[in-house]
Amino acid sequence: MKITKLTLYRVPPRWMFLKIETDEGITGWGEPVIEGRARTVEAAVQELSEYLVGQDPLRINDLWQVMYRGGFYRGGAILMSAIAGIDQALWDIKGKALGVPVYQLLGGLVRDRMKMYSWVGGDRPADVIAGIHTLREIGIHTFKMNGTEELGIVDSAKAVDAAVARVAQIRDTFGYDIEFGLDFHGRVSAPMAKVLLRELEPYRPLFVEEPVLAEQAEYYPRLAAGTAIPLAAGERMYSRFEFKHVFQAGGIAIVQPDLSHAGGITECVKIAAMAEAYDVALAPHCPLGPVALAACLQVDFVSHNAVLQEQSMGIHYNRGAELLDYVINKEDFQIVDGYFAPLPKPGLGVIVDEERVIAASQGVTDWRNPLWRHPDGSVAEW
Ligand SMILES: O=C(O)C(=O)C[C@@H](O)[C@H](O)CO
Ligand SMILES: [Mg+2]
Repeated sequence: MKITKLTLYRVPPRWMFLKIETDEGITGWGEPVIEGRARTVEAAVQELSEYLVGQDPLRINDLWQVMYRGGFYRGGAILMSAIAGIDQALWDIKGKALGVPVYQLLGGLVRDRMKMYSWVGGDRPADVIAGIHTLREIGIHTFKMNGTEELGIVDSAKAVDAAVARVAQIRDTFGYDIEFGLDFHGRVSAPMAKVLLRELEPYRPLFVEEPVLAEQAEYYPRLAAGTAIPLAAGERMYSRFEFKHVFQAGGIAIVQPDLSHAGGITECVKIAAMAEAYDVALAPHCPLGPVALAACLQVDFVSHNAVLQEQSMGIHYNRGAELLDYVINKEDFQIVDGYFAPLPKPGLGVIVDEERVIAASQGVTDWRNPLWRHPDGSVAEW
């Protein structure tokens, strides 16, 4: 079999789908994207295609190494997202060629269903109570929300109290009948993370995500030493070679590699195995589309330490399209009592509505995250 063509579709809300065609008529889909930098990743995929056209798509490991090592420079959000989407599509092709879901190619199921969670509240986490009520009605009991609005490197007790009050209100309303993670989203500096974690401790959130920016990873063990709240990170780390430092230093209880940013299935199953060796849980990051989610689920169902799966249905970023809008086999993505079942179809398990994708890609606008500024005019972490 030979790869014949790569086609990219930027689509609402902020996703990009990759279609890889072969000379035997089998097509694979991937989702190479960095939110807000789709065109940059598009260019990276186009450059990488020079290594791919004419090659055997079933030699995923060799193609991955060629893409990762062949260009001398490596790693980082753009290149690893481009490789990720290509890798997803290659696994999709391989599963379809052999007539089995990807998880069968990775040793088969380690569980019968995979727990998921939903976002509530938006960039400025308001209305979380109403959002939780709504989602509980459809059997979802695990949530994530932004832990705070923008915060100064050193900020006021009042700003801390506002973040804590929202969490206190959730516990007052729902007690421990629900669980939730708090995403600090990189908005919190190390000094303020220490304060916030102390004040949030009594409310026992399931985890605190990105307690500080990934470039401040040396603070993870220091922060972990001061709190019993499990710390989570990983969406802005892009390969085993970044995660290994986190495993060695300790402090992170849950790693959250993004299947569309951290090199794809080939890389993320290795990250998952490394995490297991350090007794670290896996909770793949996935605020993206259905192909990315399908890739996550393929890794979840073969990873003993997978504990939670993020998905973007109803997320505040999805303006103009929803997760299942581009999926033919919507029924396979049904959530039952807060869990996904293994995707039964061959390959990644998602049948992409190509007509819908092509139509949606016409005249698509480029998504950008908001640029936040502090009251003094300096740039704030979004
Ligand atoms: O889902 C999460 O955990 C996030 O932090 C969302 C963030 O990754 C945005 O997708 C960036 O545009
Ligand atoms: Mg996050």
